[in-house]
Amino acid sequence: MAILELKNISQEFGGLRALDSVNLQVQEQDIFGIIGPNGAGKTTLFNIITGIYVPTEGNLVFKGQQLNKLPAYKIARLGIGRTFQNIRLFNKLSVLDNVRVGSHGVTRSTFIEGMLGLPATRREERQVFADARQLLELVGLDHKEMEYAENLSYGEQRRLEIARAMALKPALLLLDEPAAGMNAGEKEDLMKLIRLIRDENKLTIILVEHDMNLVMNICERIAVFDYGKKIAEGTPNEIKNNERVIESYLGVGV
Ligand SMILES: Nc1ncnc2c1ncn2[C@@H]1O[C@H](COP(=O)(O)OP(=O)(O)OP(=O)(O)O)[C@@H](O)[C@H]1O
Repeated sequence: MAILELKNISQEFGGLRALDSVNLQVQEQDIFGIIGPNGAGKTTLFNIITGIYVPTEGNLVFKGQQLNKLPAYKIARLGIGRTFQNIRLFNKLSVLDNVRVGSHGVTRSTFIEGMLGLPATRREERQVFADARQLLELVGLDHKEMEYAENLSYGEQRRLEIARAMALKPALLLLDEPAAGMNAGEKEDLMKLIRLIRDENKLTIILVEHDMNLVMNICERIAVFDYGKKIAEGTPNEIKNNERVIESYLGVGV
């Protein structure tokens, strides 16, 4: 079943058509890759899915519900989490607190209830700590929970961003260039982590990535964008052998 459907989505910035009549269906529990040259519209697509932009045209359906015009925080609460191309952590907060902050879209207690220390609120807080620690274990950062985020290596910061996005308990997780700046070893670990997250949490992952080895290895399906248009979609093998994709993006010898 499709968890996410984009129907004829277009996005214009002034005279520039950053996305042009895009149709896309992402099936539940797939790892779905989005690739294409710089400026193809990949991040714009993520910004539309997460409600940062309202598309100029078209409809967006998540789990059967139309998302258009919902503000970003409501879309997040419906179960769409994301990481960003440029890491956006709270540098002066601990690793653990960065994840706890991420869960605040799904907790029920208000600030005042928190101040009063009501039993239900204390129970919820304990749960938030336990969940955050579990996520840190999942991404292999449990031994660093009291470190400042700024003291982590680049690869660790990227993994912390994933843990924070997971704190919202998303059904759909969007990863914007998760391997950017990572060395070969870190990329190997990341591939394992992405598969593990999908398998353990039964969620759907869409990732934008320039690293073709990673994309071809972990994605079940891939869509290719160029100048705002989806120019191809298929399995990694179909994409590797697609003439148009080779010509406009992959080049020879992939
Ligand atoms: N807020 C904006 N205002 C004006 N133009 C924008 C805006 N956001 C994106 N664009 C333009 O839309 C086009 C698509 O940009 P986008 O960032 O989505 O590409 P991308 O495929 O993610 O590229 P990259 O791989 O470099 O991250 C580009 O020409 C970009 O300059």
